[in-house]
Amino acid sequence: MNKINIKFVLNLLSKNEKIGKSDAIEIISFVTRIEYSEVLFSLDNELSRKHFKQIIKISKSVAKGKPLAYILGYKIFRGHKIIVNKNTLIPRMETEQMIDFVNDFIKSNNVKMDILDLCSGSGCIGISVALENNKNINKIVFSDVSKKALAVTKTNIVRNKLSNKTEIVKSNFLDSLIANKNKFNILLCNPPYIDFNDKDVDPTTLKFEPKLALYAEDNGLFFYKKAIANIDVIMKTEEKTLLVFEIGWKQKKHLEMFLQKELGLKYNWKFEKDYFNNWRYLIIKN
Ligand SMILES: C[S@@+](CC[C@H](N)C(=O)[O-])C[C@H]1O[C@@H](n2cnc3c(N)ncnc32)[C@H](O)[C@@H]1O
Repeated sequence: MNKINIKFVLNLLSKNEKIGKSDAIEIISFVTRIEYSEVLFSLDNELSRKHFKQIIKISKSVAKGKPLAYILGYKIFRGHKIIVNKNTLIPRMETEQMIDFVNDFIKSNNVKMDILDLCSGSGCIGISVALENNKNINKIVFSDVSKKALAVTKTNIVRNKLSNKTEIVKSNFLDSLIANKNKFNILLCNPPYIDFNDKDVDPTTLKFEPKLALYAEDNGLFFYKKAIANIDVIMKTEEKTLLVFEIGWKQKKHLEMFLQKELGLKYNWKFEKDYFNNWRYLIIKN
């Protein structure tokens, strides 16, 4: 076999429209252990036969539709390596933006915060907040109903040496947290929010990702309504509080009606758009 370099492999993979450029770079980085950011500066690097075969094998699985994150066992989220498996949703780019709202809030309130990552899945939200705000955090609680997802959260906590300021609570949404009388300054939640009747769900998501992470009752609004109805119970309302929810892009109007009825003027709330110009976040403050 002739000598094969990274440039040749990138060209080869780019011929398959099912493999995006960032996936191709990620595959090469994974196999060769060259940092992702260094791959495009290493185009002349020669690949061993073994590495070339590995790259082709992974690429074939991606081309068949399997999400790359499940093949590699991780997803890069805000630059942090988050371990995932079939029991956790693959962290999404839209979710990354949630952490910006939190970081701003933490910086503008110079006190140690108690934080809840509710419906934590892989733990990508809470792990990022912990890594990016080391000093201003008292404790982060990760909570999910899925034992298998919480095992992945635990792996991510341990890998990032965050055990001393984190706790894991298995809970059916807020039930155990309320029963334990836990209260927080910040609540972050990307709950399941797809309506059971929604026919537009991405087929790859449906085939590979856990259903438990996707669907919610009440047209997908069940978890937002439950959290909003319990703000006074779960939040430290005598201190500064922040709640950030990721929402489905069609849900703003329905949530607005519910917020007006349920919260009135008691809390400030607003919606923010994601980078793709979709209404994606609900932010509530006291
Ligand atoms: C959309 S995923 C979000 C995962 C992660 N926070 C993220 O942003 O990638 C929703 C998560 O909610 C969890 N979940 C589903 N029903 C739940 C319930 N009744 N109580 C607590 N967690 C639940 C799922 O196991 C899943 O991990």
